[in-house]
Amino acid sequence: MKAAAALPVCCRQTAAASLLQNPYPSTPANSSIPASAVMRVKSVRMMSGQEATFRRIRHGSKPDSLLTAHPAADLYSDPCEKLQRLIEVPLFGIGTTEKPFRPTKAEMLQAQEVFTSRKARDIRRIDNVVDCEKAPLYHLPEVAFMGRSNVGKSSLIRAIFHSSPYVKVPVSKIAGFTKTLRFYQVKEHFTLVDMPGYGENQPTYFKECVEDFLQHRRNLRLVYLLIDGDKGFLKLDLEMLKYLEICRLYYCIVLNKIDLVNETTRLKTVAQIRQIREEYGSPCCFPQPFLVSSKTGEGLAYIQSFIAHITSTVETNSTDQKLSA
Ligand SMILES: Nc1nc2c(ncn2[C@@H]2O[C@H](COP(=O)(O)OP(=O)(O)OP(=O)(O)O)[C@@H](O)[C@H]2O)c(=O)[nH]1
Ligand SMILES: [Mg+2]
Repeated sequence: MKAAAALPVCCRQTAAASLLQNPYPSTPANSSIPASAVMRVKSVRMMSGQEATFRRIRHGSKPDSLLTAHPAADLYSDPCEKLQRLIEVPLFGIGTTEKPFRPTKAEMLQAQEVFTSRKARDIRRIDNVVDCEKAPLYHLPEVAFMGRSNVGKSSLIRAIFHSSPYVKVPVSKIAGFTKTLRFYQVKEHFTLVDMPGYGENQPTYFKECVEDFLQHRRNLRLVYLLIDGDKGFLKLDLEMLKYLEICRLYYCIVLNKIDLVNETTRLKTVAQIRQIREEYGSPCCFPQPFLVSSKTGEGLAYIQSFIAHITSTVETNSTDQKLSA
């Protein structure tokens, strides 16, 4: 099923400096989005007293208390759907067969339970490897987090486990911090894999390590491809997307760090994602992008819910989207 493929040339470079010298130009935003719609986003945002309240709480919040940082109603709403209300052009759901993932609040709470544990051994890091052959051989389904260095992969995993105090996920503001494949087992349900980032300070063995993992990991159910909300979809992200397509792996695009950008920027990047998906995507790419902030918890319940759904841990009836490996 999975074709042999080689990682994009830029990911094979061992000198991080050469990557740093090449600022990747963003793909132009979707020109089909009318300017008037963007203005509407701005005005809604400015008129919204609720948005202003979130901002104040956000600045004073600590990462570990993230789920109390937002009013409950906002934690269980989809940040992407909020954008859709402001624009007539569909941001996803191109064609009649594409149905969005819309878990109910009860289903989201059920999914949150899966990631919650007060016991040290329920959810734990089980391994830490460079060589995929030494990775734990598990029958459990796996979900991997991939993206540029510093995009926030480890922070997102840490946020996903925020209700499990024994799980320690190291993060750093220094790009290229995660150097190995780190496996976290969630009860007897599935495994999450934190991957080394590509781009700045990527490890010299990145190509072998990641290629091996993506091509040979039989229980890999889904890859979350993280995009920096602050920077948008860059050339190297596009190369990785094409690589996932060649490998015929199922993947979802996640726009992270949305707390750093306003709704206009979010909308532009989501439109850019839509355009890229139309151009390069196949049924391997889940049509709906996920918007999330590991700092505020916005969109987190959706990510947790989708993992629980895709690994068949929690049945989510309110969607017709099924991906199966
Ligand atoms: N404002 C904001 N900052 C974030 C968010 N997620 C991560 N960060 C910050 O981004 C920096 C990098 O986070 P990491 O989670 O270590 O990034 P990574 O993708 O694992 O990076 P590598 O391990 O180098 O590949 C840290 O300083 C985080 O605090 C977010 O949602 N919002
Ligand atoms: Mg990391």
